[in-house]
Amino acid sequence: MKLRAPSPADAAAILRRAVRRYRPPGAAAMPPQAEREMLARHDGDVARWLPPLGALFGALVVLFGIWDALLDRSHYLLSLTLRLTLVLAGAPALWNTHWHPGLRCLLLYWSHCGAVVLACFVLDGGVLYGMAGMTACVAMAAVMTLRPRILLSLFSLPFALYLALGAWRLPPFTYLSGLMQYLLAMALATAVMLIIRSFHRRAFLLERELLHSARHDGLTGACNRAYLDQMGERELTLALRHGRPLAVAMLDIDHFKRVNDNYGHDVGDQVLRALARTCQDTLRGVDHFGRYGGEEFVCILPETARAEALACAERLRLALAALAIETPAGPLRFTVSVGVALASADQPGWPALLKRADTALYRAKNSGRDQVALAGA
Ligand SMILES: Nc1nc2c(ncn2[C@@H]2O[C@H](COP(=O)(O)OP(=O)(O)OP(=O)(O)O)[C@@H](O)[C@H]2O)c(=O)[nH]1
Repeated sequence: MKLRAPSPADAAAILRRAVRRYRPPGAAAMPPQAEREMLARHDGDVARWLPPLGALFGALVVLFGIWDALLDRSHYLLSLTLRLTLVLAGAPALWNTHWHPGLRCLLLYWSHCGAVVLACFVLDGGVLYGMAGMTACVAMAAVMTLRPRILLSLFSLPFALYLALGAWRLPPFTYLSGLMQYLLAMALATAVMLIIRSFHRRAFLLERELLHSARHDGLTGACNRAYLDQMGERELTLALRHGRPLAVAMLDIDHFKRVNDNYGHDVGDQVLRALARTCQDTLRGVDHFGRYGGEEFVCILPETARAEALACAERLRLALAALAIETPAGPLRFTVSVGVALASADQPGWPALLKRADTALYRAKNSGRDQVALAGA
């Protein structure tokens, strides 16, 4: 087999993959959606600090420029022009918090790259000054974005610039020491970013888990009563405000006590889990489904008028009647009764809507169970 040396592109890809996949020991794996949410929240938190940081950055660069010009008047005009260019390019990048974080970092960074080139021609040892500014930008980008990819992208052309311009303008020892300092700063910035990222991930996952258990029922995984009430209030307010239809279906298992008594509570729990799974699979993504009490479940159906609500309730009833739960005593089938109520401006309020669905449910029970009843029909 022929071995081939990896190209610079291969090496960069390997490095990128390693950084992206790096997870400190003990850190939990994170689904991509959660990762995006975490980064968006981080961006929002950071964005609050950027305008004052932008102002400080601009003020410092100008102040140091004036200080420099006072110390050495020979090239003060060039030095001030250089610094003003930096402020004009860098400060807006920090100030405009609605810009994408990657764009802000790149703008800040590439304005410093320009500074390296300019400084190289204007000042003796200017490459080193430019490098110091770029190192500060890398550190800032690391904390600002928490994205390894952006950090790595900053380590491309500027580094090559330093290698070329430094070799041309700097004495060998200064050149090598500057190079070492830059590499060290890059490694430190990467390490700090990975550490902060791992803290963020842990806190984010923990918060998500807590929020999930506060909103969901432990047995079935469906929404719990508190969360359903919250969703119901919200959907009802929206529906009435925009004159859109909204329906609520309340389901109750028929003779569930017998299931428990005849097969045991474990099988009863199995029935509740199967019911929740089937309802969630049958309903649309925009609907809300949850467990309201022992064997009572509620579906909130936004944008659903009378005919569709009845069809949906009937579909649920049939899907559940077709289920067969495997038990040691053979397959177990069960039925549900459903009460449906439609939102109405005459009787506003989530509790009133739920009460009407409950009354319809009891009418379905009293009429022989295994059927759908509509409130007020
Ligand atoms: N296995 C299990 N059973 C539960 C749970 N929560 C409530 N139950 C049972 O659900 C049954 C509810 O019984 P009832 O209110 O008499 O209703 P039913 O037997 O379904 O009768 P109808 O609703 O009138 O058709 C009780 O036996 C409760 O113990 C649970 O989490 N797991």
